[in-house]
Amino acid sequence: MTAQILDGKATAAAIKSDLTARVAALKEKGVTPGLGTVLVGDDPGSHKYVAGKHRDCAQVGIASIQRELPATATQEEIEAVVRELNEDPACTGYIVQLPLPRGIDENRILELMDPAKDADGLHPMNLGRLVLNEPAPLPCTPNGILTLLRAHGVEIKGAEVVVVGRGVTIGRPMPLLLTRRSENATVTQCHTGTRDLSAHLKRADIIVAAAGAPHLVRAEDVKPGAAVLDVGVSRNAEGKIVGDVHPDVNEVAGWISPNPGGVGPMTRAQLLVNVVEAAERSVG
Ligand SMILES: Nc1nc2c(c(=O)[nH]1)N[C@@H](CN(C=O)c1ccc(C(=O)N[C@@H](CCC(=O)O)C(=O)O)cc1)CN2
Repeated sequence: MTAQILDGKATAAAIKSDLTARVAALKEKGVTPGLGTVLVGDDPGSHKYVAGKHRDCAQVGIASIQRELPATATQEEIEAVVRELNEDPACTGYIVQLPLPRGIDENRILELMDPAKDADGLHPMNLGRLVLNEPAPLPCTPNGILTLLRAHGVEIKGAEVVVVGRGVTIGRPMPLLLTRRSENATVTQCHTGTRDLSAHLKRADIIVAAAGAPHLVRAEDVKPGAAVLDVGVSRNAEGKIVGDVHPDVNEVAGWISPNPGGVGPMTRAQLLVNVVEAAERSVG
């Protein structure tokens, strides 16, 4: 068996095409959505991701507001930029690119953001709303994964899902989305402290591998026909992406997300969705 591809590039392109029309309609009402980004330091990956976000904005007609600080920026300097974007009427929503350099209190920065402008859905108030089942901007990668599965007709309802990872952008929020009544999946969350990861993986209909551990998920761990989402981004000596999923999984899985070309483009598309929805809310 060779797995079918969960094509993030094509699915993201369809979302962006829909958003282009919605942005045009907003502009006719005098509203131009604007995405702000706060990028601190020299991490090449972060620079690439933020550049991609602004390229996407240009494609759909969203205005870009870019703030860059050096790796030596202090907590106070970053907080000043966050306060500025909170007040900027041209900025519909913004993100602080993570991770921030060592020594910066990331949670304090996230808490300082205006929750109404939180385009990542990572403000504690918005994560709390997700826990309470209240409307909120949804974290981009987990929501992108759900959209990707739905777009390819993968059954989520009743599925046994194993999420590997417990980071704030994916691992923590992913089970919250999957266990909403609208999804009704059953979720097991695994992490570096899980005793027998293989035993959990073998039972999964859907695997979300977001541990950042190269080739952690092996073919022998995967139930034939399962859907496998590779979210891990490690780099080899040549700088090429090495995912959390071993290439041999292609021969066992029913569905697989390529990496690159799977979850990454969906993360970016969902960010645009959050910005456009915030702008639409502002006009009622
Ligand atoms: N504030 C945030 N920080 C981070 C998030 C996030 O959602 N919000 N997620 C990740 C990084 N990320 C978005 O910021 C991101 C990662 C990957 C991609 C992407 O399009 N990847 C491409 C490959 C690009 C390459 O070659 O390196 C793909 O998968 O096809 C977009 C966004 C951590 N930080």
